[in-house]
Amino acid sequence: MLEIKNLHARIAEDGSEILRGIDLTVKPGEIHAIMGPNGSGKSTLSYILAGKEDYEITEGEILFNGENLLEMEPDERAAAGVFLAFQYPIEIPGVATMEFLKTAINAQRKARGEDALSIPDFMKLVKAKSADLNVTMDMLKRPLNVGFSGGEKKRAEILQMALLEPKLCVLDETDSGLDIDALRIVSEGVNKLRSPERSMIVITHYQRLLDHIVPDVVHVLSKGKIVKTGGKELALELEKNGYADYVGEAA
Ligand SMILES: Nc1ncnc2c1ncn2[C@@H]1O[C@H](COP(=O)(O)OP(=O)(O)OP(=O)(O)O)[C@@H](O)[C@H]1O
Repeated sequence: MLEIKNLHARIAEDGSEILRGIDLTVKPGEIHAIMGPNGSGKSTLSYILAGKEDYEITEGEILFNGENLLEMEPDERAAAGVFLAFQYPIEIPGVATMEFLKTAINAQRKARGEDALSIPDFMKLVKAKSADLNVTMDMLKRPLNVGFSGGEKKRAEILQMALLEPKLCVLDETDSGLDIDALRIVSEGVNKLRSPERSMIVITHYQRLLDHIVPDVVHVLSKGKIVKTGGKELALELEKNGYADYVGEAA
């Protein structure tokens, strides 16, 4: 599904190197958690997967189902099935959430050579998925993310993900800002999307998310490199002991 090989990346504007040789293989159906100290490059990796422009790849490659992801435009990546749930979802004033979702789904369907969903079919789908995620009709009528609380923004991100049914879901700190009930609702929404054909990369600081979304593999990213890989028990160990045992190794 996803193969990242020796990925080095720097910030285009000032040339500072953030990723310093990432190797990561995610097979279909797997959930990989990425943990690591602040500033270690976790969000940078997710932005690079989604195709954000601020970064320059200086070495290495990313293959998505055998295709060179780095040569694809962000919309081509989305059409191919890559979805990033942002750490800080952006506000889009003037575009109702419902309209945004319809446009996003139909753009993907068009890219895949499928017909646009009829309005009744879209409404049926959006109502069912919104109910699962406790997203109200009132939220769907409002401009995307404008005036949404932190938790509402995260639920709206996962609603987009549930509707678009991506092949690779990248969740960047989806748990931040969620209250206890919202964490459970969002995790249930994510777990419903688990399938043998779909992979996920879950970036988080906290073991508690991984109690709900149980990963197959946990990685520690430090100073732009993966310095430790283990099973779900690694997250428990990190929660107990912090990163001190691993962060020195990336220096
Ligand atoms: N566009 C940018 N311009 C300037 N600096 C950037 C940019 N993107 C990332 N950085 C810097 O790169 C480093 C890695 O940032 P990144 O957001 O990837 O870390 P992170 O591991 O996700 O951190 P956190 O856990 O705090 O969210 C940080 O020092 C950050 O300030």
